[in-house]
Amino acid sequence: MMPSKSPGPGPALPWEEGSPPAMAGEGLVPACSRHRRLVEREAPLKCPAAMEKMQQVVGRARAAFRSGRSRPLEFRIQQLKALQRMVQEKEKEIMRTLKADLNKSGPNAFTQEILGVLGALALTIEKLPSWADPHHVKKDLLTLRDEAYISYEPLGVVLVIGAWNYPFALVMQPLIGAIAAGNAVVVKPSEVSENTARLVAELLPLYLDKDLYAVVTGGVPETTELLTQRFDHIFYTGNSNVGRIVMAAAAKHLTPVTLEL
Ligand SMILES: NC(=O)C1=CN([C@@H]2O[C@H](COP(=O)(O)OP(=O)(O)OC[C@H]3O[C@@H](n4cnc5c(N)ncnc54)[C@H](O)[C@@H]3O)[C@@H](O)[C@H]2O)C=CC1
Ligand SMILES: CCCCCCCCCCCCC/C=C/C(=O)O
Repeated sequence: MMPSKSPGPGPALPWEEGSPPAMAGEGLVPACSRHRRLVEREAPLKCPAAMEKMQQVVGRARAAFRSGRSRPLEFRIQQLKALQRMVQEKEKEIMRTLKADLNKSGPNAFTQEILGVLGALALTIEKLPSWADPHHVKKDLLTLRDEAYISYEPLGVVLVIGAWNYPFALVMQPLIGAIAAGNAVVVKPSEVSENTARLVAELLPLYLDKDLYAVVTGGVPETTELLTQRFDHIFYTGNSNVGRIVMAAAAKHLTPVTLEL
């Protein structure tokens, strides 16, 4: 249920504190500033230092994945609970960056970016034990004397690339799924919503395993460099043209992709 505004004096609702009253056009990016940011985007550059940085980030995540510590169900639930605590404790900061980036505030921002993410976390924490359980399957003549079941395995290192319009939810939702499935994750929030991207990069290491779950900030050059690395799955949200770039880069490593276009 969506919370409604309190009728009289009392504790401020999350979106009321520190935010000015709702304005016409709220939640929309001013066309001129978005346009300017797009035009200002740098062209992809080959930079040895950037390449080395991306190799290090992905290498660290892969080494942490290979240590096996992301696999136990208890660890995954503990990390999801830490993420839940992060969203609850840092709700006001998240709301502030949404306001700064997109002029998005009030129940609109709170429902889409905070409640949506908390809802996904609560559902995943509750259901994960049953989702992760091996599923027994019917036997046939060939498997009659066997134990036949489907067991779910993590893929490895997952890259999550987010878009500007739901800058927090669009990286958090895939991150929740990837952690739940026992993967290491590299998160690349959209540089267009730069304040939210910076906040995600600051907060995740304070709450989650730093080696397993990394954040890379930056724009086209950084993402281009990141995409030269081998991932085991790439989850991208954004426009179809960049979707093609992501899919082509993934194809070089035969990496499966999920494209939310
Ligand atoms: N199906 C869904 O659930 C959703 C779909 N969308 C789609 O996404 C659109 C918004 O996305 P964009 O404007 O593309 O967001 P955007 O400009 O933030 O770009 C998305 C990501 O692609 C990266 N990127 C941009 N150019 C790149 C390049 N040349 N090479 C590699 N990476 C690059 C950016 O760094 C960013 O992280 C919406 O209009 C909608 O069509 C958005 C939200 C949800
Ligand atoms: C308990 C309240 C749940 C509300 C869930 C709302 C979750 C919204 C998450 C972001 C949705 C992105 C939609 C995509 C837009 C696009 O295509 O641009």
